[in-house]
Amino acid sequence: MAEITLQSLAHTYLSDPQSPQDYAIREMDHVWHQGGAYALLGPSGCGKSTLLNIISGLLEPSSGEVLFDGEVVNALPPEARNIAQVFQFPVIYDTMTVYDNLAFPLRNVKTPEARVHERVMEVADVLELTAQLKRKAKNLTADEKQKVSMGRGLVRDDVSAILFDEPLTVIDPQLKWKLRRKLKEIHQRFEITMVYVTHDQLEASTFADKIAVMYEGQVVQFGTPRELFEAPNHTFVGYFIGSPGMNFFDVALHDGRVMAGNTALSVGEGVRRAIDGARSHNVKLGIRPEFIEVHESPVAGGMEAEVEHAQDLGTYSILYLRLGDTPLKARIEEDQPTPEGRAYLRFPDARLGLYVDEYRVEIDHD
Ligand SMILES: Nc1ncnc2c1ncn2[C@@H]1O[C@H](COP(=O)(O)OP(=O)(O)OP(=O)(O)O)[C@@H](O)[C@H]1O
Repeated sequence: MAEITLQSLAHTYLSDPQSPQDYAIREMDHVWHQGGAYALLGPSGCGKSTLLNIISGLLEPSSGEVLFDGEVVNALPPEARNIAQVFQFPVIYDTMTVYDNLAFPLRNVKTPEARVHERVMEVADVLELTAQLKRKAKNLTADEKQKVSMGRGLVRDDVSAILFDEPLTVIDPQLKWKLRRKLKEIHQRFEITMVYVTHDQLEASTFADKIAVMYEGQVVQFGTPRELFEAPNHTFVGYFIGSPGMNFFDVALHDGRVMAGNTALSVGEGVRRAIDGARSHNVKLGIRPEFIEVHESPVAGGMEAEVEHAQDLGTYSILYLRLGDTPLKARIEEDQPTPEGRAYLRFPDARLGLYVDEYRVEIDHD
């Protein structure tokens, strides 16, 4: 088991990279602590698989170092790194039985048969594969095959870490949920460092204690699901986490007033000061749809907005609004009245985020 440190790590698939865009991994430092349950979350093409393959040794980074417990492992081949990796599609031996498939990684490192049996039975039990142990892998369903593939990743308890690369893609949605819970259970039982790659925020937050959000080859935030929701560090995290994502809009000061387009915003003095202190013209305010206060009639400090339409999602609605030229979404709970035509909005100061060049900056509300 190991702590995995990535130091000044960068990777490009091009032989002559010219700009940061040419890098699948832009220079980064990151630590996965021993025993953590982590998710690596990001959209397609942001560099998740590249990063996993660098950790497991399938890919050599263009620059920087990978350390396991402080030791540089760049020169070590995958088999010497002691990493288990579970891929999107099952990697199993079709002609072997389920039992032999699960036993394979253990027999490969000359584990005594009694111990092999113990571990295979334990993992088969957790993954509910006990009844299938004697069957040939080729006769299994796609779901069962992927469970065997996961079992092969989980069966050794001496590995430095287990890396999962979108392991539930081929799994039926109902079983997906169950397997995620199982993985969490296995993590708690065996305390192995696990890194779980996904582009699905729900999958990430049900599995992981901490999520690394990747965007354009960089980890833009590493935090708990709650931290990512409440204080996204980068506008991308705001958009990507939450449903719908966070509202962002350009702001500027005119005659001392905070303006979004032609509309003066009613915000606190701390927000105004923070905008005044920004050292860029790329300044945005962000607020989650859940945190916009929506009123049917005028209220003190309320900003008048046009209601474009409401989308009823059962237990809540999403209200599509326009504040001057700025489109906004607000979430209305089912017990709350849904305004029609006009609405009056308040942005609680504590719920506003200020983003300069896409990164969050602190607002001093005192
Ligand atoms: N073997 C390769 N050769 C050249 N470019 C590659 C190669 N593999 C990946 N890339 C590029 O590197 C970038 C990162 O890809 P990567 O597969 O790591 O992203 P990802 O986040 O895992 O995406 P996905 O979720 O679609 O698998 C992309 O621009 C991709 O096109």
